Amino acid sequence: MRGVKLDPTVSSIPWEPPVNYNSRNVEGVSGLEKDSFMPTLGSVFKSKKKKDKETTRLKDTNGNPDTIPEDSPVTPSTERSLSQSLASAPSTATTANSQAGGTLSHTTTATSQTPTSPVATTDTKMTTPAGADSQTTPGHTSTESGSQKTETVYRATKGKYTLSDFTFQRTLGTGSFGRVHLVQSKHNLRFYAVKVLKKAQVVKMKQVEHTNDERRMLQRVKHPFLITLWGTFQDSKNLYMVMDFIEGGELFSLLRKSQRFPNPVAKFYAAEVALALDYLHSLNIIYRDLKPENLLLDRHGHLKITDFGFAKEVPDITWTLCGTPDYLAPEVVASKGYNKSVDWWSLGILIFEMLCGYTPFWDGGSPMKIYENILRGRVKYPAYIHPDAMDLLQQLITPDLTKRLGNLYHGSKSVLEHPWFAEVNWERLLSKQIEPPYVPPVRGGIGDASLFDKYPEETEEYGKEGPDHHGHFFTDF
Ligand SMILES: Nc1ncnc2c1ncn2[C@@H]1O[C@H](COP(=O)(O)OP(=O)(O)OP(=O)(O)O)[C@@H](O)[C@H]1O
Repeated sequence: MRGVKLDPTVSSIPWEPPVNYNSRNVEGVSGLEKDSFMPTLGSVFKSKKKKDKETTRLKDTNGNPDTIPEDSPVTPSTERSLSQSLASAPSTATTANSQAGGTLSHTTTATSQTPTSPVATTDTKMTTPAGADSQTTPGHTSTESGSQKTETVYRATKGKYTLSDFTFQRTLGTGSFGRVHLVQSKHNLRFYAVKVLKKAQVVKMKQVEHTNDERRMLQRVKHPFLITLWGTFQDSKNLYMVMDFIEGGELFSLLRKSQRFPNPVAKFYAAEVALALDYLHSLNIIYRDLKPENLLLDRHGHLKITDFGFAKEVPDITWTLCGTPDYLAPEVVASKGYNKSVDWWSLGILIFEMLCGYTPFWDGGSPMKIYENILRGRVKYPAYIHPDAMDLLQQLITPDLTKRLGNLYHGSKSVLEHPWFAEVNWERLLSKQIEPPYVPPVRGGIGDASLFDKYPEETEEYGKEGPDHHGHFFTDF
């Protein structure tokens, strides 16, 4: 049972009583087949990805109060400084405004791990570091996207490490087929996150293609707001993916603590996500699993998108039914062919959720209810949503693909140039020169995982020798 740690003071604020809200991830294929309008062809879901993430979702029934709780980690007091900072350079002042354990709107000087290969310095087999500092292969390509020059990078990831390169520590999160561990490199003593997937489980859940896609997509991407994959390896039972450890926890936890974000705070996170989507789409990659659970905060408060389990290279259209019910676009629900436009729909859902504290089509019922609501397409916008934000949301959360922003002639440019984002200086944002609205209270220096929930640890030892029945499915690891 995963419990989001709610701030103990939250209950004293004037909000609707918490509604018990379970994870919005789908139950798996069988859950979908129950409903006649749901397609079964090609339905591939990870089984309830965070099924044990029992959490509290605040649903507005009579209109939410316009106030953000004072004890929220992102209070309205940050609004002015943030909207100023979205356009300008961060001040060098470091006036700590610490609330609810986090530090708001100040320039951080925290020392942080710069991206470094786990065995870059001492291990000769790793003299070419992967990830953010990696070199591109001679065959790389460049394209201009909405606001960014993108490069297709192909990093070598296969078999780069072994289990003995790392000391495994606690679990940071669990998924349908495995878990993510905090690990320490025995070579440079830095901390990383290693995703461990059980091969048998991946095969059983028919996720071989998605898992190989995840590795391949992560291998290709290189962007400030996307997680870096350093390398992969496998043993007889498990697959391992070595990533940067992102210390600040999930945006999901921050949002639940805050209930909802002030307009400029939501705008900051939405803008970083929009840049990441713009980049992915320039590589013809659809992400397909946008939601606050997959957005991690680095120690400075910038976003990193993780979990590329549904990311796929799709030059034109695809039909695979996958994602998370609340975030599915109607064309996915209706089993039509779809393209990158589904990510822009999901961005709309994400912005709505950040501004309101709940998703627009959720009604406390089953995923089927959510699908019905999505297909019905009626969205109730609370009065406190800024008019510009509402205009953007109406153009993102539209079933009409000829009208959906991001899917029109100018592509992602039309999203980035929308009036809600008017004050965003995209170049500065991309180079992380805009100060984030919230600095996670990462204590204890590097390797501090206190912002992550606790999980029961794996009981089965990693690296055991034995027959490898599934290795042939994962030859690229
Ligand atoms: N690089 C990272 N740094 C810190 N924590 C991470 C990192 N990657 C993942 N996590 C944590 O682990 C959790 C599970 O990761 P992820 O969603 O990638 O796993 P998964 O097995 O693909 O799950 P699912 O079945 O939901 O797809 C995340 O929600 C996050 O809390």
